[in-house]
Amino acid sequence: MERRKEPPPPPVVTVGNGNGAAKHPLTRSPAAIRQSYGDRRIRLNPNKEHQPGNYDDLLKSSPSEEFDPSIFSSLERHLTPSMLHVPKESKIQFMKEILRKYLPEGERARAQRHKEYKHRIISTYQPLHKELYSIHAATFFVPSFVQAISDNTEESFRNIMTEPSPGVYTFAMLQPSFCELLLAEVENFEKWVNAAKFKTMKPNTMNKYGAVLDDFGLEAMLNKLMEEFLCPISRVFFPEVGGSTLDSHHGFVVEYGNDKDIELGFHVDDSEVTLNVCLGKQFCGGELYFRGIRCDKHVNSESQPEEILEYSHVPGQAVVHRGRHRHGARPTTSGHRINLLLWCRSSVFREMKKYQKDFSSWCGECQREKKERQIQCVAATKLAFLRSEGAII
Ligand SMILES: O=C(O)CCC(=O)C(=O)O
Ligand SMILES: [Fe+2]
Repeated sequence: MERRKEPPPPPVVTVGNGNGAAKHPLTRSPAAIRQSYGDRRIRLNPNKEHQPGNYDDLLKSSPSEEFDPSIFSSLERHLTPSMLHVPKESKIQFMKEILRKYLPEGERARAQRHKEYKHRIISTYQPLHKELYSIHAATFFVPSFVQAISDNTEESFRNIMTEPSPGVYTFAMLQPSFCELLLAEVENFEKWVNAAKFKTMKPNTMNKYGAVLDDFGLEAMLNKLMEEFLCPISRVFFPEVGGSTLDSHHGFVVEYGNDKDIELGFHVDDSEVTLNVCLGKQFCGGELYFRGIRCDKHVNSESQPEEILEYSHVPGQAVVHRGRHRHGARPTTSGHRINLLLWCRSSVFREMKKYQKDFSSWCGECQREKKERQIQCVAATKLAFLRSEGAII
């Protein structure tokens, strides 16, 4: 059983200024700033009266800036009065020092390399269908799906869905014309990659064929898709795995066929909630198989008969499931199959999970073990009672 992850981005070179030293915008060391401005604390509660500055110029001078400018504006409200009056450059350095503590060095370097990698693509790649890069519900989605999201009730979702096995939901989602445009955009991107001899990242650690949509400009559109069209559903059906607090995603397409990946082994996704929609084209095989939801400890445990499901992909049709729902894809025996995947994550859920041991609210095996313990406990209590009554020795 594999846990699938995004592959690490390729290393990038630091552009130096010719004398062996890399250029660096930092003018004074953080220690020097601290020395002159003394107070390193931040306020627990924001100063709502303070009107924070704008940091968008950071992105203009360095497009792959480590942190989003909006985070500086938000954090500025937490600065102590003495820090509010220091030059902007010093404020930035101070806030960066705080923010950097939140991510281990290696992860930060990885995120920075990925940002630079994306910037290299987006600054050169010319999109084919610009209309794909921002959401337009009426042209992207089928009317029944748009209506269900706008009604936003469990009943409206259940009306358009089937649940062929507990925790797996399927429904008609994408318009055929949208699927065609997206397929053409992916093809155009792949052509550009080949012509430019650009080395791109694989969609994930198991699929070799496909493309990461986030990396060539579709990230904002997919984020909106997650926030406005998937969160309402996962809030209702997957609350116990962070379905109401999804806050990041990995969006990609996977491709199967004779000269591509043939099948996909048994795995769990690096996501809390996964959206998988078939885009086409024509193919035989490629069925998804599901085998129950499991936590890390029970990921290799046996499946129960009611957890077994085989699902055949239909273009435009979405499948939504927990990332921890064990699954795989059967061989695509002929034709060409391309699916859109959105792995949605919740940082809150991941943080809380570190402190938990019992996952019986979603892991099938934790649930089974808990029931078993309860049955044994009731039996032991009964036995003790009967003994105390002298009914048995
Ligand atoms: O090929 C498929 O439909 C399955 C893809 C999948 O499970 C994944 O990418 O996580
Ligand atoms: Fe998967």
